[in-house]
Amino acid sequence: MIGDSRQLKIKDVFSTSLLSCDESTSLYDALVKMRQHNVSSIFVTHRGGIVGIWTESDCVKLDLKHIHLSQLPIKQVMTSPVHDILLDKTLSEATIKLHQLGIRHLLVKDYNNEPSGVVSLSDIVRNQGLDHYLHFRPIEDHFDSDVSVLDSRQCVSEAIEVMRHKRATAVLVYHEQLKEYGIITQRDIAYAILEPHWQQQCWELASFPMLSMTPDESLFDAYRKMTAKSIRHLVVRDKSTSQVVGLLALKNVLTEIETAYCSELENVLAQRDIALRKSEKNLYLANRIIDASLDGIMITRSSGEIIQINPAFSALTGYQDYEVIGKKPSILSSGMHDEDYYNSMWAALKEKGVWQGEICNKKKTGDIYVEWLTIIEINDPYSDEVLYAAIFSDITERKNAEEKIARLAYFDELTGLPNRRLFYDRLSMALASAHRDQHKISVMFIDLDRFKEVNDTLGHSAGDKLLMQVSERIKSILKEGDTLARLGGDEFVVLLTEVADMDSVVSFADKLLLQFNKSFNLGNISVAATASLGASMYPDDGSDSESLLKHADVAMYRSKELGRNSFQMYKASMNARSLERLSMQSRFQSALENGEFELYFQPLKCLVSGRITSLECLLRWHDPNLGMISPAQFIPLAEELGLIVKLDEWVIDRACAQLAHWQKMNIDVRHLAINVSAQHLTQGDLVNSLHNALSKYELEGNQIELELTEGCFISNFQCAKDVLSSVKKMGVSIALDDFGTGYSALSYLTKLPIDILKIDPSFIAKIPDEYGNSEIVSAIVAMAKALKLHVVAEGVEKQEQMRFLQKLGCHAMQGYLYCKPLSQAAWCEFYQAEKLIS
Ligand SMILES: Nc1nc2c(ncn2[C@@H]2O[C@@H]3COP(=O)(O)O[C@H]4[C@@H](O)[C@H](n5cnc6c(=O)[nH]c(N)nc65)O[C@@H]4COP(=O)(O)O[C@H]3[C@H]2O)c(=O)[nH]1
Repeated sequence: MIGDSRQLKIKDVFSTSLLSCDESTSLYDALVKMRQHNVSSIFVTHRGGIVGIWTESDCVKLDLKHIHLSQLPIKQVMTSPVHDILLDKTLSEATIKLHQLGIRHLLVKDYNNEPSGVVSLSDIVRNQGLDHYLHFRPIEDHFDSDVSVLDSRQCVSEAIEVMRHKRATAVLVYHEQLKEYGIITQRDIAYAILEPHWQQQCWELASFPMLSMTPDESLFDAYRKMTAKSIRHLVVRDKSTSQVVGLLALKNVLTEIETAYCSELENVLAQRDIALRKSEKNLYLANRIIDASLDGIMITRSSGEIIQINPAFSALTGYQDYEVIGKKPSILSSGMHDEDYYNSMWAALKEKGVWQGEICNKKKTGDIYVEWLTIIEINDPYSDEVLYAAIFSDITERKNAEEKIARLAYFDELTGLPNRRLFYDRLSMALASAHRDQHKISVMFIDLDRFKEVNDTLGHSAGDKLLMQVSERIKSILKEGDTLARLGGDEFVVLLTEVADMDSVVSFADKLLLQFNKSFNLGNISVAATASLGASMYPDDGSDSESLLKHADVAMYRSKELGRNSFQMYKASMNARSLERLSMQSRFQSALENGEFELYFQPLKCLVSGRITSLECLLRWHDPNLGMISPAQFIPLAEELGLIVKLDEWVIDRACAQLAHWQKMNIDVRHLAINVSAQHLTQGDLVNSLHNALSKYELEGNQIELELTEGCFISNFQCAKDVLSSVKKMGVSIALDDFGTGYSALSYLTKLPIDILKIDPSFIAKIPDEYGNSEIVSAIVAMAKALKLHVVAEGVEKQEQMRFLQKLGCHAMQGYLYCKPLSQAAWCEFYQAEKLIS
């Protein structure tokens, strides 16, 4: 009940009849006024302002024997100061105030702080609907059993005396003859003293007959009876004897209600305090959580006005609280969503009280970001207000990552070209349409020549640059509808969707090869690159994606075999070669054990003395089915299959065995040159292999030369340097093979323990010519001599080349002009013949 009515305000219950008199008014006049207006109190004013109050109950405090009411100014007996309350205060607040001050009346002031009425505790209690408190309470616990009973013939002044003495609000008067009880109350006294002959017999002033009740009856019935009859007292009679045992005053009933009401109110307030403390704690926790949240949080009114944000909001949007509080969330609008978007958001919010989704918003910087937003409707339990909490996180990075993943699924990250998957999709679509419309399409494989060298010598970022530039150049010659894709590494593939015949494919290939005519600028250095191309056509070379790609690949390999930088159209015969290649791979593994490898030897001739300076070991593979296989074919294969170290070790062992054997036969080979693969420097134990072979065949280290290419030093320079230093300590010489084809050889010449420089045959083959190759050779020879290196020219096939090299002062030559690589037996014959000549 209290819960329901405690929100009633003073304005709902107070009495507007505000009776007042000036402080100089005599108590007599004031009492007359009170009686005229039938009220129990009067306010006392001074210069228009209320300064005190006088109530009926103050009447019995008066010593009527010694005072004259008409001469007594009310100012002297009034109670002061007067406590007041504003009319918009609640009954609970008024009750607390009355209780704290121990008074029963409060002056009610209006919004302008002007007196506008009075409210008594009774007014408040009556309006609390607290009747239920009285139901179960019997009169017996609440009536006044110590009531004074006066004889009907006693004087009223005696009654006043008794009341003042006992602080009673009434006394009973008994009439002996009538056997009747009457009552005199404070109010009766207040009005009686106005009369000149008020000192009469009590019975004259008493009211009778009196209503009576028994002690077991309820206070509620007593209260009802009194309010119905507008009386303030009842006599209480014993149920069996009907003897008067006491007096029940309305005041007792009201006090009971007031006490119950106040204690309940205290209870409610205590609970409210607990709830308040709890909610304060919850609020504190909620604010801490909001502040600590990594998600941005914004709380708005239903009008959209922002009332709270958290630090993450500022971090994510760039707006501080003073910049957004009081503003609308539209401050973040990116303008990227139309009205329908927001309408459906609000519809969902209204229906379910929550909305979630992605939304593009704008930061203070103007940057657009994507956020994952949750909006929750919050109904404030203490008001009708609806609030909205927007909780969001910036998912721009996640979105970008998702897009990137989606892109990576179909596009090559480096070049941005379609990847293998997308290419297959496009190829199968192109095939379907070619089949339907009966037209031809072509697939062209593109593989960069010696790309690995660019990567190894110049580093991966240079390799990446080359791939990007190559892709740009090829893209520039594509027609609309054609697709260029990167399948991985240096492998590209083109899908030509509209090819009339083979000639159009060939002319595209020519155009493509032309793109490689100009060198590629890789930052500090510009390099020349070439590509090997192979193409197949639908429907001639295959009717499905797989066979078309396989055949284009076979054709591309054929281009490589034919010397690179060229184009081959697929022919059925190529398949046989590719099968050969496959079988070679499987055959290779067992070739070592089956003794299918053999060492050939090619002598190097001194260009001054004409004598043999050394002998290079060159490996040969005699496959029983395929015949002789060139090392140019199987060495890269052995490297690919991880067999090269094993093969090199076999060569070192055999070469040393051979040298030891010749020594015994008096065949004078001063130096034996052995080729070593780049992988051997980093993966195998070259020093150990050499050491074992030298000691096994009792050879000196200075009888051996190791031939290495630049690639050996690129991948792991320090490791290569350490290995070569150890090798050098054994007395072994180091030759740098194929010099001039690499990219940065010059720096190695000074940093590594190199003794011999072998000029690549490609330079020698073009001597003499008018394009500057002779100058390159001249420069290499001059530089090598300046560095005190031994220079050897490889691939010398012509007399004029030899003469040219002699003139330059090149130390030695190797080539068909002098001698082709020979088998062991053939070399022995050659040696003997040479010996005879010399
Ligand atoms: N056109 C022409 N060619 C000439 C002439 N004179 C010599 N040649 C060839 O030039 C190559 C010289 O060997 P390389 O530069 O070390 O180049 C070698 C070497 O790098 C590698 N190789 C050969 N044997 C071995 C080996 O036992 N182990 C390793 N790791 N690599 C080897 O295979 C490459 C090719 O060897 P081959 O085919 O034997 O080819 C040999 C040789 O037969 C000439 O006047 N004209």
